[in-house]
Amino acid sequence: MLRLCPSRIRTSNCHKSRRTILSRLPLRQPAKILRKWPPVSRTDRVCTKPYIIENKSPGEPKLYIDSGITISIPIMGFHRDPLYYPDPEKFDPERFDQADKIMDYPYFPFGCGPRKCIASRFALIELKALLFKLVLHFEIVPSSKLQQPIQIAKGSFTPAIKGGFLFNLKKLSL
Ligand code: HEM
Repeated sequence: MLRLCPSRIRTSNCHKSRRTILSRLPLRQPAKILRKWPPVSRTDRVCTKPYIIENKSPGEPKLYIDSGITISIPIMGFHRDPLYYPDPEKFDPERFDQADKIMDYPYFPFGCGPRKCIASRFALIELKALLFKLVLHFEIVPSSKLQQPIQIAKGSFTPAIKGGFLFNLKKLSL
C-alpha cells in the first residue's frame, strides 16, 4: 500500500528525559533552516498496490497509481508552497513561533513514516554541537568570492550553492 506523507508531518526532537544543554533549544520547534533548505530535496516511495487518490472537487480527475510506480515526494516543494508558507522564499524563523500551529505545516526534512531518516535526532544534535563550537571560536564572514544572492547549482541531487558556499573563519581571541 502506498502511503504518502500527510501534510501534518513534522519531526519531533522532544525527549524530555534526555535533554542536554545543547538541545535546550526550543525542542517542540522544527529546525527552521531545514524548511527553506532541506538538504534532501525529495524522497520517493514505490507503490506496492494499486491506489486511487480521490478528486477533491467536482471535475478534477482522480489519480490512479499502479503498483510498481515510483512516486517522487518533493520535500522542498512542500516546504516552499505559498499555500502553507506565505512568502516562502523569506527565511523567517518567527513564522514557526506559535507552537500550536506547527502541526499544521507540512514539514518533513527527514522524510516520514517507517523509512524516515534513521539519524534525524542525531543529525540535529550533531549540527548544534558543530555550530556551537564554530560560533564559540570563530566569526563567520562570507567570502568575497561567494556569489550573492546565492543560487542553487544545477545537476546536484542535494541543493548546493552555485559556485560553492564560500566563507572565511576569523579566529576569535577569547
Ligand atoms: C540534516 C541532516 C539530514 C537530513 C536532512 C536527512 C534526511 C533524510 C531523508 C529525507 C531521508 C529519506 C527518508 C524518507 O524517505 O522518508 C533520509 C534517510 C536516511 N538517512 Fe538521513 N538525513 C540527514 C542526516 C543523516 C545522517 C547524519 C545519517 C547517518 C549518520 C543519516 C542516515 C540515513 C539513513 C540510513 C537513511 C535511510 C533510512 C531508511 O531507508 O530506512 N541521515 N535522510
